[in-house]
Amino acid sequence: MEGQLCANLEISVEKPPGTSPPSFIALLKIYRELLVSKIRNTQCLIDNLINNEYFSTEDAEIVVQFPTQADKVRKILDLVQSKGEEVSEYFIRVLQKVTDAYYELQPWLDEIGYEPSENICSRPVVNTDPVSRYCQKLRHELGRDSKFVVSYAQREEMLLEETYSNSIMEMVSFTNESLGEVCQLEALFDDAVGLINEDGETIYVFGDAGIGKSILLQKIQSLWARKQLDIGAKFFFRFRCRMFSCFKEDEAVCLKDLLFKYNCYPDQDPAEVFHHILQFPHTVLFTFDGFDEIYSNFDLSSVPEMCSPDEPIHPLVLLVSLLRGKLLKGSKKILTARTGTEIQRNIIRKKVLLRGFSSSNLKEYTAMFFKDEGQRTLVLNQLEANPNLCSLCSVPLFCWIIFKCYEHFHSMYDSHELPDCSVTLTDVFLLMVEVHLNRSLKTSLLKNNTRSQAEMFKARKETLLALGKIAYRGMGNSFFIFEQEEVTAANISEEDLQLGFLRTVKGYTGFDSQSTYEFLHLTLQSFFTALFVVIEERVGTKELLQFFNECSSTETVQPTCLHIPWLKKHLAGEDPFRNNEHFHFTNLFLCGLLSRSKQKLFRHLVLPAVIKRKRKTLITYLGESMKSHLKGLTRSRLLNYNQIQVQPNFVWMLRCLYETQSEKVGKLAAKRMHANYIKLTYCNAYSADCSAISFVVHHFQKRLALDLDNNNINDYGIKQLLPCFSKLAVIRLSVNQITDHGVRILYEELSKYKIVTFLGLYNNQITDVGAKYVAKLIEECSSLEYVKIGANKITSEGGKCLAQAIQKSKTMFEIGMWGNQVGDEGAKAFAEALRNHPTLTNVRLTKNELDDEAAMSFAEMLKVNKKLVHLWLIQNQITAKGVKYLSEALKENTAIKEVCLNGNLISQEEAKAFENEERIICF
Ligand SMILES: Nc1ncnc2c1ncn2[C@@H]1O[C@H](COP(=O)(O)OP(=O)(O)OP(=O)(O)O)[C@@H](O)[C@H]1O
Repeated sequence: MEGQLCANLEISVEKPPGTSPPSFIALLKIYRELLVSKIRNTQCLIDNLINNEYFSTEDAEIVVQFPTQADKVRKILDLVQSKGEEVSEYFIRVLQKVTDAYYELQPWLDEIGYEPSENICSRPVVNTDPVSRYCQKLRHELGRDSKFVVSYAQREEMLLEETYSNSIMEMVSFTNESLGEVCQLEALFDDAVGLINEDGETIYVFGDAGIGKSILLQKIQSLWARKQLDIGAKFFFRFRCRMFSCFKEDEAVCLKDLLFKYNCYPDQDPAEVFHHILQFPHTVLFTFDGFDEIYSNFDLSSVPEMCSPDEPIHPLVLLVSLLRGKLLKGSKKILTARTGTEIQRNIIRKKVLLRGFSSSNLKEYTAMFFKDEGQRTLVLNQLEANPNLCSLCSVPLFCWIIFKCYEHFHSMYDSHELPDCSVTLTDVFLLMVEVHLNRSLKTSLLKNNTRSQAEMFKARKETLLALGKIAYRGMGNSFFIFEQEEVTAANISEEDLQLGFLRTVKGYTGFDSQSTYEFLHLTLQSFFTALFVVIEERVGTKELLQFFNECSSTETVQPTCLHIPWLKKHLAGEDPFRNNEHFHFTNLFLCGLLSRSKQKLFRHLVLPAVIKRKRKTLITYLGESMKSHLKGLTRSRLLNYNQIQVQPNFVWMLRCLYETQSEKVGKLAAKRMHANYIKLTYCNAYSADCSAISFVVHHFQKRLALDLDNNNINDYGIKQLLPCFSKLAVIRLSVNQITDHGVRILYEELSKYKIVTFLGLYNNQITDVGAKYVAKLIEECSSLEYVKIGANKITSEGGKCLAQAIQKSKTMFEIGMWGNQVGDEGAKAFAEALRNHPTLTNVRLTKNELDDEAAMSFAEMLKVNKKLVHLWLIQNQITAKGVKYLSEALKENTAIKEVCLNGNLISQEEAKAFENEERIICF
């Protein structure tokens, strides 16, 4: 267009200053063909011309008779020009005001420098463009739909704005290494951060059950609807992946219908709106929630990779084509799934990991939830006293349930305390069910001071069974949506529905012809499934253990749970969409519900003999499967240690064992491990899992090494490890969420027993405050040899404390300080500490803002020191001058093997001067 513009401008319409204003008629003549090619929407022009009585209805009728858009524009131009200057100017004014419809002409308007006259400014312009109207409608509907977070029952909804709290969100690499925290949601779409594959188009958000993936999408939707998310998206289409399971194998839908029928339908000219979307895909944002929830028999390998935007085809094919960028290439897409869901790399652009609430997020959420200050303080105090509960609360869903239960009981009884002992997830869900049942009681019954969970469950046994039955049936087939007939067939009454365990869902059948239902949360369906298996007397051994078998059988075939058939060929007969996390949850609840402590609760629901039989079967099974699971683990023989390296599924095993609350089971697990070094790295363990770890580990008789590197453990998790510290000789907690508070607990505990030799705290959130606790530990604990505290937030102050403590230590062998900011002052202190150190051999001060002064201090130290072997000063600001000091010093030192200086301010040319000193490594 620009070329055309320039050519046209040569026939200048601008008049010299002082002469009469430009002729708009002339402008329309000169740019006639440009206008004809760029104006796609004539209706808006006609509407406005009629509104202002520039056009009569006959004029409009004449225009409409022309078959093509171009001819319509030509006719409008003819009519407008024939009506004179004012109408011609108004025509241009409409093009200027309705930017949405005529955005392609905005550069032209700039070029001609159009400024409306006073008279024309007073003339109203209304945007009747179907695309703009659709965008407005979409914003309105999405804004309305994202306003509330659906809670217990539809009648009690929470405003998203008063609920949503920030949580930990990290961009990660393909191998899940952190690439930095996401502080603003716009960053999700910003290529400057976290981009791992420029050919991929999908932003993949993942995290555990209830961690907040859906609510994050809701937040994004709400911000977009309020124009508070500046990412250039004009259209927003949201889908829940479980919807795709609702289509029959032979169903076919075209892209237009998928977009409009399942989201928001254009009131005018759907074809034009769709055409616009096809033309400008980069203005479209899709969200696909819960990829792990798709279940379908549809065979994707039978369809071609490419599909046309106009042709009806199975919706799963459309989904896949959109994700792969085969349809609407360039559109923005966010896909969520639970951790462990395998998505092939080539569709991923960025990976975002949700880690739940940090301790400060939890405080913010508590403040939001409990508006009353007194109540808030009470809850915070109770939480503080119960780290077990706090660690459960790092998962927002569990936190919400716990708070809701507290709120409910507090309002019903004069006071209510959060549980003060260990709480299992089964306890939390039982409490939730009780609250739902409790809420249905008539108000007159409400105010009393006693409550009996057992009574409540007994009174509603039939309801629980009915809900359990439908949950169980769905779970077996990975169905999470239920048709009205299924609900009726399961004997779920209207009154049962009112309890709010099931909620109605819209939008799965296109035009909402019939009600469909789903459980409030998938974990609740897992819970009801387990409840059914426990209280239905006819359930035999096979059914009882059915979901354990599901988990183990898929694992043997495909350890990563779900794989995507359209991207990787799958084995014949295997369900391609199967993710077994909901089975894991079912098993976990089964262990909890069959635990001895729940005996009382079930006494009135099932015959005690039946429960006993089921418990026995379960415990025997756990014992057996534990044995085979432990046998299959990788074992290594290390100096002083027998190491086992576990897989993420081991955490599920520990969780199940913990839910049983049986000391006998915990003890057996400890015994069967036949190891004293447990490597639980990259297992996606979160803080509450530390309760389960302690549950087993505290049974160990002797000293033990526990490696929890690369998990999601915060300070509350550290508190949960309290029963283990007396045994721990090696404790590795690198790449977790530990702050100074957690380090303080570590100091207090580890200094009591003084057996720790290795402390790994690399890549956490430790500042100088935490560094001081580590320093105290080094001073007080003569057993300590290795400390890894790199990639934290330690400055010269913390650096100095650590160095001084090391100076006093007679055992320290290695200190890792990579990626802190100790600077030259800190470096000086380290040099001083090293001068005559009897044991310290490895020092890593990579990336610590050190310059030549630091190099000089180390050079002086090296002249005296006789023990240091490796000194890493990589990626600092040391110049050739500093290197010279160091190389001179090495003449007097035979102990040291290497001084690594890669990534400093030394050129290849300068490095040649030190070529003879092989121990100086510059490149
Ligand atoms: N950031 C948050 N702020 C406030 N509440 C939250 C937040 N994240 C989650 N919640 C609470 O937890 C509930 C469950 O969250 P959500 O459904 O988003 O989890 P999810 O990760 O999608 O789980 P799943 O994988 O099981 O579907 C929400 O309804 C809300 O009450």
